[in-house]
Amino acid sequence: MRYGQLVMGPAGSGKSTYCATMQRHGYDDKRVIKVVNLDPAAEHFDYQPFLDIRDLIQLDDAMEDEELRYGPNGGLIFCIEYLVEHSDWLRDQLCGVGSDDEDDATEEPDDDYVLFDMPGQIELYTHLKAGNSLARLLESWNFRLCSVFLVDSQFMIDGAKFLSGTMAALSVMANMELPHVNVLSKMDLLSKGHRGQMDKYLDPDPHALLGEVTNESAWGRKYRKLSETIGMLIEDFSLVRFTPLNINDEENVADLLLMIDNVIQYGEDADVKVRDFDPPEPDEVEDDSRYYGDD
Ligand SMILES: Nc1nc2c(ncn2[C@@H]2O[C@H](COP(=O)(O)OP(=O)(O)OP(=O)(O)O)[C@@H](O)[C@H]2O)c(=O)[nH]1
Ligand SMILES: [Mg+2]
Repeated sequence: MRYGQLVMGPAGSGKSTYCATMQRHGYDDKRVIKVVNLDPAAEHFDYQPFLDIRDLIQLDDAMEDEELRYGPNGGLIFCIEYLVEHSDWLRDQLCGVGSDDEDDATEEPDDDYVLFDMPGQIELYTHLKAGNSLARLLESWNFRLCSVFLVDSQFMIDGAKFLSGTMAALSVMANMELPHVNVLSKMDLLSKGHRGQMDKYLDPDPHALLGEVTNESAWGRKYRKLSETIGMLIEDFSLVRFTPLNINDEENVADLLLMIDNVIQYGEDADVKVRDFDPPEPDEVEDDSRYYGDD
């Protein structure tokens, strides 16, 4: 069994920084966390990539191709679709060259742990097939996966933005069909005042938040009922929870990693692990509700 996190989120939300932070944290903990760069447009990241999509295809290939003539955004999507279509390349790199049966996968070390640093093209995860196809491929190679969806905390400090961030997170959950953890990134950049305000977004009362939205604008007034209903849906089904991340706070980083480890049942057999809550039973993994909080 292998373990993986698909690190997703809008452009600039901190995905590559998250991967670098987790890899560094793992290193300090004497734990190997590999990072795969799946962003063909990436120019700079602070981690040592175990694998790089640019060895398969470059964004320029899609943009400069006489026939394709993609712009940067369409080009990125093309690159991920190309990766999925040429999955042999990815499998050979991840699982060892020439391993075309599933038995080979089981020969991997128990604790193979890989973060996939995805591009910031959010439509890949919200409604296009490519993100989902990639997840299914990895699962077929014995990866136990978790979606990690990052949203920049600075965009989550008012009701309207909270609502759209929440809806984006919901789309990703529905489209990826994976256990899912939402992360509010860049907490270190929030002012003290905003940090105080933040608390109510971490355990949100959609009624109160959307009350804010509806007072603000003509749109809000007109669609008050709609906003309230969405709010109730989110609340009643405990659909969306966010976990804050301040990358400068080691304890915060460790807690988040432990939480995701529990979701994918990493280190189940390790007896030294201290847990904050019981890991899910294998047959409960499908029951996503527990990951979003069901109180
Ligand atoms: N202070 C602070 N800056 C951050 C944090 N995370 C990311 N940044 C900064 O935000 C910018 C974007 O971060 P990236 O990690 O490249 O974001 P990304 O989601 O990988 O971006 P794309 O791949 O372009 O979609 C960089 O300047 C980072 O240094 C954080 O937790 N704290
Ligand atoms: Mg990046």
